[in-house]
Amino acid sequence: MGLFRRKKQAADEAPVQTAPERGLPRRPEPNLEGLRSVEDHRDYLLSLVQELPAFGQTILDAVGLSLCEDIIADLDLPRFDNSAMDGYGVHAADLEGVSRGLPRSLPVVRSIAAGDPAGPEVEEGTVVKIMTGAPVPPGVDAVVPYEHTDRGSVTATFLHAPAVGENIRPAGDDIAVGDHIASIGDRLGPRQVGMLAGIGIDQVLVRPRPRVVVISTGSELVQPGLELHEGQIYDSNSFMLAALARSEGAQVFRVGIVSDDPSVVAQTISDQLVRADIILTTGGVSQGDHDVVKAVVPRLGPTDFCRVAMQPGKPQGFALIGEDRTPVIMLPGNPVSAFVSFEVFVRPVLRKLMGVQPLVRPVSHALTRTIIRSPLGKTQFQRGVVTSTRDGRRHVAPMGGGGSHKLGDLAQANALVIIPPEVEVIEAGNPVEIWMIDDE
Ligand SMILES: Nc1nc2c(c(=O)[nH]1)N[C@H]1C(S)=C(S)[C@@H](COP(=O)(O)OP(=O)(O)OC[C@H]3O[C@@H](n4cnc5c(N)ncnc54)[C@H](O)[C@@H]3O)O[C@H]1N2
Ligand code: MOO
Repeated sequence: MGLFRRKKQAADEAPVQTAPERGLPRRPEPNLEGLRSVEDHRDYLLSLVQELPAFGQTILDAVGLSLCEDIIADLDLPRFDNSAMDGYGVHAADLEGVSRGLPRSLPVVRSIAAGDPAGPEVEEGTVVKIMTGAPVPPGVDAVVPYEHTDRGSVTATFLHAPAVGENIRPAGDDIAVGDHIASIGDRLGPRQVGMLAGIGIDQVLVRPRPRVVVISTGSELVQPGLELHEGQIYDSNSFMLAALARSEGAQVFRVGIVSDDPSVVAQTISDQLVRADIILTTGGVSQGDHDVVKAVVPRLGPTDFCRVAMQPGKPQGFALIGEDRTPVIMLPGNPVSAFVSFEVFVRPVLRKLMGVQPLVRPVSHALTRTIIRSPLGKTQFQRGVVTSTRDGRRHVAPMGGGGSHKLGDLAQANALVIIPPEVEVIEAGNPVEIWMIDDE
């Protein structure tokens, strides 16, 4: 069904949005086996997408987004000298030598609550009641908490001699006017949002959440919750990819399942252009008789299908379609292949759109518990479970073998073990490169 009620078109008609004239830039050279390296393919995709234009956003909606402006404080925090305790504002000199054994009483001239103005100077030999957060009036140079007094209202008896400055939070002590408090490229989190609100900033310039459309192709697929018939399976990819994109900060539109009918695939993809900064598809990119994505997308715009020297995730596709040259990343249908492809290619692309660094997950290390064998000439991304021992060393137990259909294993793994293309065997106990993947 056409999402925006556009007329349906037959497979052999021109698509709704026709392919623009411009093609794709020169593709990276494959190796002798016809495979493109992981790095070449990732760099190529990254070169074909641009950061989304910055826009003003309220601070709460900017959580997870990347700042496009430097923020210089134009307000002190604390804004004024204020009390850190509920108690009495005093002249420290008036209480010199005071202790529990040598108390002293002083007249209380007024009370200042948080939100009150500080009021006139407090004369020597007198005190004010003052609450936490209330402004410290002129003359007061220390605050004695109630616990060290008799809590009197007309006169108060003091059992403690404060030092000058005790329990006073000075203006600008935390953030001072002119301080550079956030920088272009910073990803805002709850703490930064709290700080911005604290100095009165309600809107910031950020890169928006990319609008990510997720489509699963395959006539065998059924929406979870519905009845399965013979030969059918549930669509897991669109849910997993939607969840992954959302966890990276994207605004996700999960279209779900599209059958292997070329006209429906073409129509659905075209219909989604109106709300997509990027489209993700899974399935239909290998050699099958019904690999519809491979057949249809080149009609919508310049397309690059290639085989990447990796396992899983070998067949990959990319296109720029429609008037806006919207990027389409076409991932293989096997669920683990789709997951690994997201981590290797899609996450960095989303981070580029969002202006977030680093584009690629940082690599860390763990000692493999078992021997690892890997096909020469391909980067292998193997699922693994990482655990830490008491001495702080991390160990990884590889799992799942080569099965790129094994969703159960994938769900249990908390890491991907990365085995470079030139490595065939890693003996147990040796360090391996890993990506921790349990931070989604
Ligand atoms: N003759 C060859 N066959 C295959 C090759 C090859 O080089 N030559 N490559 C294999 C590799 S590697 C992969 S990966 C897959 C990729 O195939 P497609 O991208 O065309 O995906 P499909 O054929 O549509 O599906 C593959 C597999 O995944 C299941 N699937 C698909 N979509 C979903 C979904 N949304 N949720 C859950 N499972 C899904 C589908 O039923 C198939 O079992 O091709 C190999 N074949
Ligand atoms: O590349 Mo496929 O992704 O190996 O299963």
